[in-house]
Amino acid sequence: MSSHGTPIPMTAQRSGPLSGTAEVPGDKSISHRALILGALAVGETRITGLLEGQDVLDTAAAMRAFGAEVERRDGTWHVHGVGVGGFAEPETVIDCGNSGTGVRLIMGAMATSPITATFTGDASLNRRPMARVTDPLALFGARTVGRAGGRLPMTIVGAADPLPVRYATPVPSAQVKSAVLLAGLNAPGETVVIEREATRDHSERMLTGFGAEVRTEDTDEGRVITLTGRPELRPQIIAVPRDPSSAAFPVCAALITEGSDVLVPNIGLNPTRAGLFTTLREMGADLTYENEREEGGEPVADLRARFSPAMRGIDVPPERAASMIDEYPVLSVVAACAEGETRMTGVKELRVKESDRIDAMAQGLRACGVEVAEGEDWWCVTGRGAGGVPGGATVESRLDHRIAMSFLVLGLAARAPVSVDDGGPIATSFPIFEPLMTALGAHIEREAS
Ligand SMILES: O=C(O)C1=C[C@@H](OP(=O)(O)O)[C@@H](O)[C@H](O)C1
Ligand SMILES: C=C(OP(=O)(O)O)C(=O)O
Repeated sequence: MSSHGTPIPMTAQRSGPLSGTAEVPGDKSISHRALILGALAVGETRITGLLEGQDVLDTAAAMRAFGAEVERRDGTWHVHGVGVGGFAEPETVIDCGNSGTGVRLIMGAMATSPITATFTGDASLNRRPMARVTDPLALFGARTVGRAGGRLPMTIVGAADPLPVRYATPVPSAQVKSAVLLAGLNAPGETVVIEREATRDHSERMLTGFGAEVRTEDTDEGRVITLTGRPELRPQIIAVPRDPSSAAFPVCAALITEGSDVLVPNIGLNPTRAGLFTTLREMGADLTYENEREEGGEPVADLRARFSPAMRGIDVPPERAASMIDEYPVLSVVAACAEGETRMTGVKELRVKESDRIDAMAQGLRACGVEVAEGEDWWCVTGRGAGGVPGGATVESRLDHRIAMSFLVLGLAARAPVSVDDGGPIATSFPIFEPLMTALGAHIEREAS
C-alpha cells in the first residue's frame, strides 16, 4: 500500500521496570521469501508464523497478482505456486508499499519470464535506489524503464530468453544477492553471485529447502554462491522463526529501563543476523542466551535481558555491519544510555534505508540532548549514562518503522517524554509493538492527532 493514512503521533514516558515475556512476530526477511518461493513452487506451500505486517501483506498481494493463490486459513498461510517460469503478467501496478525487500526480490523473481510489470511504493520506497537490482537484472536480458536515478515507479520487461549471470555485488546487500538468485531460477545453467561480505543467507537456505541446487564457498574473492537454474521447486511446510530485528526493541528497552527483566523467547541467532546481540554483550549488557538449541537448521535461543546500568560505549567493527544493519538505530539509543563513545563505522548503507537512518537518528538524538558526530560512512554517539538522557523532544519518524520504535524505546528511559510524529510505519514490520511493549509495563501512548 502506498499510503500510510493519517499520522499516528505516539509518546513514550519514563517507565518502571519492564518485566514478562515478549513474544515477537515472525521474521520479516524469511516471511517475504516463504511467500515468493511458495509462489514459484509447484503445489501448495503451508506457512505458519508468517509476519502479518504490511510489508509482507504487500508481497502476498503481489504474488496473487503474478498468478499464485495465496490464502490465510485458520492462522496458516497456503500458497499455491505456479512453478519456476510460471508467473502470469499482472493486470495492475504492483504496489510494494514501504518494502525494499519486497520490491527488490519480486523484481528478481519476475525478470527472467517473458512478462512486463510496473512497480511502485510509498514516498519512502520511491526514493530508494533500484539500479543496484536492475543493473544485474539487465545482464539476464531484462529491460527497465524507471524514474531518473533508478527510482520507482519502474517497469520491468522480463527477458524472454534469459542468460545465466556471474555477478559480484558492489554493495553488501542480501536484497541484491537474492534478486539475482531468484532471477537465476529461470535462467539456464549456473548463476553465480559473489559477495565480499557475507549478508543474511535466508534465500540460500530456503532455496535449498525447496529443492534447488545452491552451493556456497568462502574464497579469497569473498562468498561465492552458485545456483543451478530451472529446478522444479517442491512445496514446503515452513514455520517462520521469530524476528531478531523485532526482538531488538524489547531487548534494548529492558537493558536501559531501570529494574527490568524481560524474556524474549525463540529468537533465531543465525550469525548473519545476530550482530546486535554480540555488540550489546561487548558493551556489558546483561543479555543471556537461555535454552540454546537448533530449529529447522537455525540456531535459536530465548533471550533474557536485564537492566544494565554499567554499559560502556565500544567501537563496532565494520565487518559486523551486515549482520546488524537494521539494528543500528536502536543500538544508538542504547549507546545514548551507556557511558562513553560508541563508534559505528562501515555503515553508509544506513543512508539508503526507509530513511537516511544516520541523519534521522542523529537529529532526533541531538533534540533529546545527546551528542552525535557523523560522516558519510560512520557515526559516533556520546553516551549520557543510565538515566541520563534528557529527552523531551518530538522526533520525525520519516516513514521509517525502526526510527519510530527506536525513539519510543528511548522515551522509556529518558528524563522527559519522547514523542514521534507518526507511529503508523511501525505496522510494516511489528504490528503488535505497542500492545507487546505496554504489556511489559512500558508507558507508550497514542496521542489525539
Ligand atoms: O534481504 C533482506 O531480507 C533484507 C536485507 C537488508 O537490506 P539490504 O539488502 O538493502 O542490505 C535489510 O536491511 C532488510 O531489512 C532486509
Ligand atoms: C531496511 C528494512 O526493510 P526493507 O529494506 O525491506 O524496506 C528494515 O526492515 O529495516
